[in-house]
Amino acid sequence: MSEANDEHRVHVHRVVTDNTTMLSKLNLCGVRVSKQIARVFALKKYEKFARNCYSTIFALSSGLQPRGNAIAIIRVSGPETIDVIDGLTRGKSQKMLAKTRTAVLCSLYDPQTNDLIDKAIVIYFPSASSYTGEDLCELHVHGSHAVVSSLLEVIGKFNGCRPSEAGEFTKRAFLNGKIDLTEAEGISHLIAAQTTAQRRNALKAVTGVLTQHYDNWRRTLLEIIAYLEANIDFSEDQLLDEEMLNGVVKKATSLKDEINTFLTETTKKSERIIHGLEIAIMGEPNVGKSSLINKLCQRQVSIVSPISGTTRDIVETHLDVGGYAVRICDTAGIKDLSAPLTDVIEEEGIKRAITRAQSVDLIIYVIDGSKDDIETAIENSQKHSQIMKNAACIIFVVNKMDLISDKMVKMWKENKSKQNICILSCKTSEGFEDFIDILTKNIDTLCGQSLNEEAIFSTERHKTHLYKVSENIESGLSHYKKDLAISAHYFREACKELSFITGRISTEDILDVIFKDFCIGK
Ligand SMILES: Nc1nc2c(c(=O)[nH]1)N(C=O)[C@@H](CNc1ccc(C(=O)N[C@@H](CCC(=O)O)C(=O)O)cc1)CN2
Ligand SMILES: Nc1nc2c(ncn2[C@@H]2O[C@H](COP(=O)(O)OP(=O)(O)OP(=O)(O)O)[C@@H](O)[C@H]2O)c(=O)[nH]1
Repeated sequence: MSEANDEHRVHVHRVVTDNTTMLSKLNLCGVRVSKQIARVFALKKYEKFARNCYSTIFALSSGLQPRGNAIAIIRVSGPETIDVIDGLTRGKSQKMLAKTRTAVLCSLYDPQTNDLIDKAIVIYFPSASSYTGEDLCELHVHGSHAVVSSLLEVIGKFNGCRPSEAGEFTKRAFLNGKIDLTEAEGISHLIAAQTTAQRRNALKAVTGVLTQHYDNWRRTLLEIIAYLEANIDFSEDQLLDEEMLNGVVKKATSLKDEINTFLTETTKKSERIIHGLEIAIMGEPNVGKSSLINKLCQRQVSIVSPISGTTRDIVETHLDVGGYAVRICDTAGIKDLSAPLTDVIEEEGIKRAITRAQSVDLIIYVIDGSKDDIETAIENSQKHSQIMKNAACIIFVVNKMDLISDKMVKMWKENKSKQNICILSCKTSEGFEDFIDILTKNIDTLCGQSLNEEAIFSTERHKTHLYKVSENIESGLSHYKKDLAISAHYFREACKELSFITGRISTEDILDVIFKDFCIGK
């Protein structure tokens, strides 16, 4: 969703709520009309033209496999919905009107040829209680290509009906005030969700948890603005209420801190859930990195061989670990970087491994337990610590446990509590379950799901606005001592940016807060 698009929606939303019904109908067809032109269109004599712009949309809302599906759902939304039902059911629309939001078995015909298209389940949602906020009907038909294409063709012949554009049902739901922008974004993420974490994350937006979160921040800003404005108006003949102003500053500072934490930590977690957490498997050559990625993916992603330096390029794959989307890669074994390398391809491989290590969230650092003792292994890994310093988390995996004496295994295990260490064997699978447990726990922390109740869904768009919110609060705070009016201006800007996120803008709310929360006589 582009920035320009959002602003356009906000603009349209505002126009829709501010002006006449006809104007809102004009805006619903997606064209930006100047207020002046809109007013002209709104005149009764142009009603017919306006009605044409305000079309009824239809689309297949369920998917359709090449060999068909058991059931397919076609949705129709807009003012002609009842006419479409009437035409398709040979005048049974009265029955549907009497049974709103109820599944009714109906035969659907082509009104021009009287040809029976299908026996379907039809549900009629009146505008007051539909997904889009317009009259809407769902036609649940047998999911064959023949039924679906015939029906779509027939609906397209009704007056004022046209196929919908991508996301247009949800766009109308937003324009009609059924959902806000974050809820609309949540719906699109919910549809795209492939993992449990992505589903839960998107649901936080769909269920309005996120809206509440932003609304709470907005309310705090409105309170601050109300207090400041009250003091601008009354400070000339009354003493400034220092205590109250200090309270406002405290409130604004803690809000700014909260938003900044949200921006640096919470949004990062949401990004990891949405785009997949990035993991790199690193370590010296021949320690078993490729064996580990293959074991994790349960297929031969990367070549395993006893020859040192087998993996040259980055080998990347996608995984679902404990309900989280993960992008994991195997990298070339890194050697002592101070020693000169003779093989140019291996050198390039190592360079790529290092670059990747600097951008991932989590590094799995593999050690050959049969070769090194604890001290040497840790010493060696520390040589690479500079490379790994950007990763939010490192897990050490001591591999080839099957080759280690019981005494050594005991020593490694005693060391285990001190670091994020797992001991396992890619060959025998011993210790692998514990490793998956530790890996999942670490991913849990990096994605913030341990804080289950926290609203964390966020997108780049939210971040852009939130940075501006934070900047404006900062400016508001730096001005409040010098000039209350300028300070209030910055807080209003912050509030406006926050309103862009949810797609609502209003000044009425500010007045509301003044009269509700502020007592002039005091
Ligand atoms: N058949 C079908 N299944 C579906 C949908 C749908 O549109 N049709 N949905 C589509 O996304 C999802 C469910 N979400 C929905 C959200 C709101 C409304 C709706 O009619 N809202 C009205 C009434 C609310 C109420 O009665 O509580 C409204 O908001 O006014 C319908 C479905 C998933 N399953
Ligand atoms: N005994 C035993 N051998 C293992 C184990 N894991 C890997 N190996 C062997 O160790 C050798 C190297 O394994 P790889 O997975 O190719 O190691 P790598 O770290 O990817 O190697 P490079 O590509 O050189 O960086 C192969 O011969 C594997 O069969 C293990 O748990 N036990």
